[in-house]
Amino acid sequence: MSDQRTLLVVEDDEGLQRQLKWAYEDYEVVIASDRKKAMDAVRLHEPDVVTLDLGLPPDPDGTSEGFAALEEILAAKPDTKVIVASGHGARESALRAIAGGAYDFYQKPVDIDQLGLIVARAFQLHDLEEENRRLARREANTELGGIVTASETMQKVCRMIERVADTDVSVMLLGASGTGKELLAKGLHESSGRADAPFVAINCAAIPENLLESELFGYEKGAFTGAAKTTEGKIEMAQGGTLFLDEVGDIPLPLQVKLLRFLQERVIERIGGRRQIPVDVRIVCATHQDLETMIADGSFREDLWYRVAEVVVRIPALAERPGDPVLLAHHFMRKFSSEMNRKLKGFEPGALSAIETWSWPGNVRELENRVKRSVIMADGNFIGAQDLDLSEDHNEMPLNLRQAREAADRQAIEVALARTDKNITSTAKLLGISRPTLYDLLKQYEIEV
Ligand SMILES: Nc1ncnc2c1ncn2[C@@H]1O[C@H](COP(=O)(O)OP(=O)(O)OP(=O)(O)O)[C@@H](O)[C@H]1O
Repeated sequence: MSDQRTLLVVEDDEGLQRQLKWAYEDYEVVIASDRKKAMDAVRLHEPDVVTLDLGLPPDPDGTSEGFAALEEILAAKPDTKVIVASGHGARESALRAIAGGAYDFYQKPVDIDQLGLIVARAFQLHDLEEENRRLARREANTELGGIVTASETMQKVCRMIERVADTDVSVMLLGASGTGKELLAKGLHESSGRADAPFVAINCAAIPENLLESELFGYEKGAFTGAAKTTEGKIEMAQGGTLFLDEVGDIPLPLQVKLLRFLQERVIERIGGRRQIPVDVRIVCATHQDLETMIADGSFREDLWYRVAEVVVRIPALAERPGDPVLLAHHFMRKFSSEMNRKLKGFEPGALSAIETWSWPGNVRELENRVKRSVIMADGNFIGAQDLDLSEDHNEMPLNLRQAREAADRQAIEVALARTDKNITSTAKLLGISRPTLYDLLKQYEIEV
């Protein structure tokens, strides 16, 4: 008995109640004779399919109780398939019921066989929709802000961010480059009460030190040579919303003082300006650097740390999220295939094992880039390890010396970026070149940081 599906019959006519109860041997038929009893039964039995007579007491000749019941059932359990009984000539109410979310209707007097078919189809459709929902949930595995993950640690990170989203506490996201810090910061913003206001991100490491102050605080016309017109800084642009300071560890000390003052007083002065402008922003920061060591050696202010890190969230590297590389590879393959109009079906087994075993020093960004390139490169329907550039075979002859040099440059830059977690100053140092030269090369090779 227990594995039978429950069919809720909402009907006040006792004769019909009996008839319907015995007609459906395949289901456990639960009867309710008015709206209140119907709702009690919905809560108790959670039926997937309900047949509903619109004429219920205390309005057995009208439809008011029936429509109210329909609304309440769908509000309580939106996936319920409600089949509405329409009295003689009451086609209009039947159509109104469909418009109100009912699945189907049947004409009274009841034709048991016909109703039986409608009920069976309703159960089938319900199951199909449920299966689709389940697949979509598993398929997408998407968390806050479009984070794709199957990893428990990462899901905990998302839960934690959701929990603090609606408060105004400052959040510090700690994690290596490409682990999804910006995506999480955006997710936090979108789940917060500030979602309708701007989300403004600034990568403090990507902006030359001398420009960072004006980027953050803005400037008045004529404040310095080249200040042709008054310009708002990123802090002001984020008014009412969220300011995301990426690579906050790269902010030079004098600017840290200025930022701290803003966080204490919540007013800014543009460079060259005298007016104090109140700004209400929520601060989210991120860094791949070890700020505790920086605080100890005096290169990051402790008082600023306490302002910007009321809640600290540590984001695991991709290699520490079992299952995620393959899950994300599929996600990016679908995304890029549809963007580029390519009909790829998946990955070759060799590619999947290469994805699983690769150490992913550049984390999700590296995976995203490799899959993007592979979607362009793949010859057939499936992506191979070579398309991902994850195969051992690197013996191909370059076209000419220039191409060989370019490839070597590019590889050296990418390795240095990965090793320094994309810190521009350290990358330039590691490569023995100046910051401006590195910027030129990044531009020339179209390497994103
Ligand atoms: N879990 C994820 N699901 C889907 N896409 C992701 C996920 N994590 C990261 N991405 C994508 O990977 C790329 C890199 O992520 P993001 O820019 O958020 O990383 P980051 O940690 O802020 O990097 P950086 O420190 O270098 O700025 C983005 O295109 C982002 O959309």
